[in-house]
Amino acid sequence: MRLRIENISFSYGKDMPVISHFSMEGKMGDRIAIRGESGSGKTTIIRLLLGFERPTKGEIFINDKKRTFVQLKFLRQNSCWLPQDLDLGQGKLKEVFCYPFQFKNNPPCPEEQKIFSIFERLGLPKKIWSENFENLSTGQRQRVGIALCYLLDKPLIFLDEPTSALDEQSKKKVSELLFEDQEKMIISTSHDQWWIDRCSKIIDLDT
Ligand SMILES: Nc1ncnc2c1ncn2[C@@H]1O[C@H](COP(=O)(O)OP(=O)(O)OP(=O)(O)O)[C@@H](O)[C@H]1O
Repeated sequence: MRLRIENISFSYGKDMPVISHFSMEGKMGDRIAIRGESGSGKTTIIRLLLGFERPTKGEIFINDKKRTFVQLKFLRQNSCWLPQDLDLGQGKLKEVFCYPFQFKNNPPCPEEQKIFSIFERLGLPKKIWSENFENLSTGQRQRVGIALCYLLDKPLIFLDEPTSALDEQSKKKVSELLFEDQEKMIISTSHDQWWIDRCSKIIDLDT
């Protein structure tokens, strides 16, 4: 898959543009970090790519075709989006974890053993399976989201500040897991220099 944003601008309502004449490209194997100060529009770029917002100017291309409903459907079917604060609803982790697997075009929910092996790789204790998702720590919820992204096994992964609540040991585990398949395209937003240093392409919104 190839993505190209060409000279787009965007504003929420009649406000000043959040994004102005912005361009970027991504292909399989790219690990992209979009960095910039708080409010610079990092999340907005992901929302534009996923079609939750439409640019006021400029074009987005998916596989060199102008983004239409058909390409957007293809993009969404082949991607996974981990927002900053993942919400899986109320309930114990074991009751809510499989929710994203129920959507059309997603694989079936893996066996518990497989899920636990990924939890182990991410340093998540097995006991969280029986705890309420919303009671987990922010860093645990973040890693549960990473486990979901890994197990959904989509070629394109969008990550919004994936390491914001993690210590260095956990960050290392997360990057080892997510970068294992070097063919995937990862588009992340980040303030975290540790994460940015491990990405292959850096897009700076502040310059
Ligand atoms: N739904 C919305 N309606 C109006 N303004 C919005 C909306 N979402 C974001 N904004 C504004 O757009 C600007 C960019 O927001 P965005 O969330 O993309 O920034 P960001 O770089 O991801 O910030 P952070 O690092 O704090 O997460 C901000 O000024 C924000 O207040």
